[in-house]
Amino acid sequence: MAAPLQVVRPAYPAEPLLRARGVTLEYRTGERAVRATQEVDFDVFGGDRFVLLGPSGCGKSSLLKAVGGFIQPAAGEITLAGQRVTKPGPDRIAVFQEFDQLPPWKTVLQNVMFPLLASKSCGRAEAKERARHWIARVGLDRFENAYPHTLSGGMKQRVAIARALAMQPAVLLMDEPFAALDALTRRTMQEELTRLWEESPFTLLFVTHSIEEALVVGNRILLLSPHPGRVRAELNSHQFGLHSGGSTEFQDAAQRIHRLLFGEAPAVPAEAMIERAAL
Ligand SMILES: Nc1ncnc2c1ncn2[C@@H]1O[C@H](COP(=O)(O)OP(=O)(O)OP(=O)(O)O)[C@@H](O)[C@H]1O
Repeated sequence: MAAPLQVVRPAYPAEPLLRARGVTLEYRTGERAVRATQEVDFDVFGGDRFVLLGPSGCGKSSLLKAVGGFIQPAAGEITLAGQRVTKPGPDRIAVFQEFDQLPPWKTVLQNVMFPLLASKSCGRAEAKERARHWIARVGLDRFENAYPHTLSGGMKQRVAIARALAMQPAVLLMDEPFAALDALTRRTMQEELTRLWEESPFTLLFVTHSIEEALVVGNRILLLSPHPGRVRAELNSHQFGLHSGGSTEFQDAAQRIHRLLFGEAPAVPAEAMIERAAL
């Protein structure tokens, strides 16, 4: 019989690295306020590949922006290593979906070096060394001197990943980084990301609206309800990987998540949903 999707209450001994408590996010435009999320709680531990999963408009990107320090919660708080997040910082680096996130006038090497120099994380010689290391890690060593417009979408995303990891952030933030790629390249990039993590684990906060991608990339998944996003459930997905796609367990888990996200389940507090999910 297929193993049921486990519900997470991991026995982590340590304090979470990243903690969101009661995070309500709002956008104000004139008189109107759009509520993006409602009292969202989650904990991300060091080395987690934590996925925010939910339908379009449920506030996933807004949560990522709040963790990045680009927007402030209307209520609740986010802490990183015990410190309240109030502004952006070099300890949180983001990779976005858009291919134009790389300045086109800089070569691959210059692009990867740039944040290291701009943040004064290190001197020029070390920046160059670190950049070359990470460019090689994403398999682009032959393209150090290439300009972004000469690269494919997947290669540009690799540069963006190298640039982010070269900064050695406490948390790598990824907002649908592979969504604009064709299906085959998307799959390859999921593999590359997993390989990079396996070689030297980092902490990842990853936004997607693809259930399959969440199961492949994540070890823990936070399910958010439709707009405004509330926590529906939190699930453990570490048992799935790149090669689980066709398995019965994977298909069952995907269907179960679909039901949790879009089923008739009434909106109930997260803890209650977690208990339900354990059944
Ligand atoms: N700058 C903004 N000004 C006003 N409202 C915004 C702004 N950004 C997002 N919103 C609103 O906040 C809500 C959440 O948006 P957000 O982009 O965070 O959702 P999402 O889950 O990432 O969606 P998608 O998967 O489509 O990217 C939506 O209703 C959206 O219209």
